Amino acid sequence: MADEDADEYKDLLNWAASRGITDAPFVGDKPTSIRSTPSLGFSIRIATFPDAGGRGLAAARDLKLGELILRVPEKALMNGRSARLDAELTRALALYPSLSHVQVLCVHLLREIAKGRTSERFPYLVHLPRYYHTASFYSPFEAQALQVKDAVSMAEGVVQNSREEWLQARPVLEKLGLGRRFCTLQGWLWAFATISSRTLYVPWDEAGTLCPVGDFFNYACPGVPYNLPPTAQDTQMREGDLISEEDVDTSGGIEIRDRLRDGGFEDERGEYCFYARQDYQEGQQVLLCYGTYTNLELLEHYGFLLPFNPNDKVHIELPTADEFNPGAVRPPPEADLLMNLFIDYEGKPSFSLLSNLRLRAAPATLLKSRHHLALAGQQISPESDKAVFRWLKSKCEKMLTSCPTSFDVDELLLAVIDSHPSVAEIQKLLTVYKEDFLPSPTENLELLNAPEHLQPVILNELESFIASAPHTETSSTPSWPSDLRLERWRLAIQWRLGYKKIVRRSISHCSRMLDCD
Ligand SMILES: C[S@@+](CC[C@H](N)C(=O)[O-])C[C@H]1O[C@@H](n2cnc3c(N)ncnc32)[C@H](O)[C@@H]1O
Repeated sequence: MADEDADEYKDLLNWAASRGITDAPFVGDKPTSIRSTPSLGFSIRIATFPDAGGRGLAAARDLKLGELILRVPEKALMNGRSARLDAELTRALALYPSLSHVQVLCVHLLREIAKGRTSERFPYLVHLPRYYHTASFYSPFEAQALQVKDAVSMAEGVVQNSREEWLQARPVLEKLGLGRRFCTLQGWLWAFATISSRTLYVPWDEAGTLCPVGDFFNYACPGVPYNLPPTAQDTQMREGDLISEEDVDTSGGIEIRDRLRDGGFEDERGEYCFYARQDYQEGQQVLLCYGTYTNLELLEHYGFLLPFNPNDKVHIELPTADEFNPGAVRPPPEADLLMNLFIDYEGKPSFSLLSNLRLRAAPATLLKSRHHLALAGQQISPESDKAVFRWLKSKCEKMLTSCPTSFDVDELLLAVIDSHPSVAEIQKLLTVYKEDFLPSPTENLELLNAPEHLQPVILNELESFIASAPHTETSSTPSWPSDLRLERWRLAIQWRLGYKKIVRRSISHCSRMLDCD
């Protein structure tokens, strides 16, 4: 952890103090000393955590679970209500009543940004990230790099939807007379990603609210202790890691209302209040649980992945009705049993998946008298359970072989990207490789040292990446937009590797179930 340069955030902290944002606790019904400046430093402070979200908030002292650690008054928030305080914006929006809450908040944000220093929120806005890796920024190449059909469709769908939403909102942006660059698709995507990755739930606005300083909290997923190092988390599955019933999102989709659980808007105080979700020692990063997300959902909405995410899962399509017992007549499964068909982070089938497979695998002669067992999570017969795990194992093996690259290739690609972290360096590596130059001793050799049969596949993807970035410079000049594409491609590879890890765990789980009698 490194404390942020106090000067860099001086304006923000002064502005925050002037808006009543404070990390001082309440005593009884009254706030403790009202300080005009600074707004932070009693409970939390801004710091950088390179391995866990970058800029975030650190405990400024030892904090206890449940302690109130930050309060942000309504007048500092940015949402549909604050948009309505702007008469010109309200008049313009009234002409386009079909715009969604998210579109309204995007317009509100772009209008404020376009005001530059004259915006009264400038000290906050200037510290918003300049770029994001959320799915709406994915190019066709980056979407394809996810490899798995559902994931590719997700990315392509988000890109398509954001474009349509921009086209619908563009007339308002133009009517408001915002400068040209605030009316572009790129500008819109930036605003949309800001809202997707930074808003917190409020009951009166489906888009949520931007919450200065409160949006500096990085994410921890439910049920995972903060202190466990990521490497241990990834390899060690402990009893305490099992996902509790209440953590499982059964809605099948992510609602903005699920975003934040460790705080909320408190009407009686008229403030957004944040509470410590565990004890923290001074200096430790203070994290928030925005909700329960798979890694694909984190990538889509927030543009990052967790190395250890017990809420991650892989969807499994059920076999056709005839696949186990051709011709057997069986009752159609109940609708709610057809939801939540997945293998979990540990590689185990979900309750619904296992029940469905058991109902399909059992011989028709046993079904009538024993189908209640499958609905209660029990096997119908040892033989039909064997058929279930044989089917699931073979399904998972096919899922792996249907991916364009293997687990090993993905790992090697990540190693190549890590040692060549810019587009220019990857181009140089390809030149060295293709022209058979002797690499210099400092040249990293993941590609050259990779098993020979894997090299063409690695090379092919590296070349496709370079070809997909048409504006890539051939010089060694660092290229900002291209290097962002590299980071997004890296995330896509990391995601598909995580997917393959779960599928591999499922194969091992099935083998164990088939081995035990
Ligand atoms: C609400 S903001 C948190 C503050 C943010 N780091 C900043 O600098 O403003 C959410 C974003 O922070 C990053 N983030 C949050 N939690 C993270 C984590 N556990 N690991 C990696 N990135 C994280 C992601 O980029 C995410 O979109």
